[in-house]
Amino acid sequence: MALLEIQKLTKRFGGLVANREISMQIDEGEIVGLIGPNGAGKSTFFAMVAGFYQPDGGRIFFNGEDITGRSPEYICRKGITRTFQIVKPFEDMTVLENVMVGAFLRTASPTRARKEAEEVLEFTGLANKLDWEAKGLTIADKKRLELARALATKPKLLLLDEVMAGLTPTETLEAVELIRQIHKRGIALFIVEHVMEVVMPISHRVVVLDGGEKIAEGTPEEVAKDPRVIKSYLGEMDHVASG
Ligand SMILES: Nc1ncnc2c1ncn2[C@@H]1O[C@H](COP(=O)(O)OP(=O)(O)OP(=O)(O)O)[C@@H](O)[C@H]1O
Repeated sequence: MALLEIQKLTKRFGGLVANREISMQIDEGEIVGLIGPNGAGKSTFFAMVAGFYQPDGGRIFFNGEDITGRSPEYICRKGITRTFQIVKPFEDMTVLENVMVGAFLRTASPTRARKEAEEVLEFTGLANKLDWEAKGLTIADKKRLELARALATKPKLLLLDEVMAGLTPTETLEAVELIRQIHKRGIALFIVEHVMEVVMPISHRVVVLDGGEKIAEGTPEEVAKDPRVIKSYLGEMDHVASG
């Protein structure tokens, strides 16, 4: 049985079909990349899996349970946690407090939550900034904090929405290494990335969206050779070059 099984997921915004009958699955411990040009529907798809948007059609199963239309809190408690493309720490709280918020999903004990938060902060390389206010962190550290807070909820599946966006090449390499370490902890990862070069080397499998539809799926090597994928990305590169 797949960890996450998605059947024909559809989302409309008025007349626009942002996701059209997208099916896919993620197995336990797998790293799956979700790529596609701007407006392809990646964030919308994520938002439905995490319970932030209600689908207009289709079903989502997690560990065999139908979680379609459930609240983000319910889905998080079941073991799916997402990060946001635009990082959203509690700016006036300390780094430690931010991560304790995640840990409180699984424990009511402040002592326990603190211990777990400290462990996660050690793992994510933020242990020396425990008492910093979140607003004082660099973008790269805010992204680490976002990851730490998500990890503190003890997910089985982590949805990462463009965690590398806005990072320098060195910070990107560090983020990739952190993702590898997260995977080693047995957590499955579903990664949205705009930049193909980042997601291809770490993903076991890649799903490609374009215009709200799934246009390809396979190993990174298979997908990179797919004519439809090349075409959609060439269009994107023209766009980037001209923009
Ligand atoms: N809340 C919304 N209301 C109306 N239209 C929306 C909404 N969210 C997304 N859309 C539209 O749905 C389409 C898919 O958007 P989405 O953000 O899912 O794409 P994306 O692949 O994540 O893009 P990007 O790489 O730019 O983040 C776009 O045409 C977008 O304008």
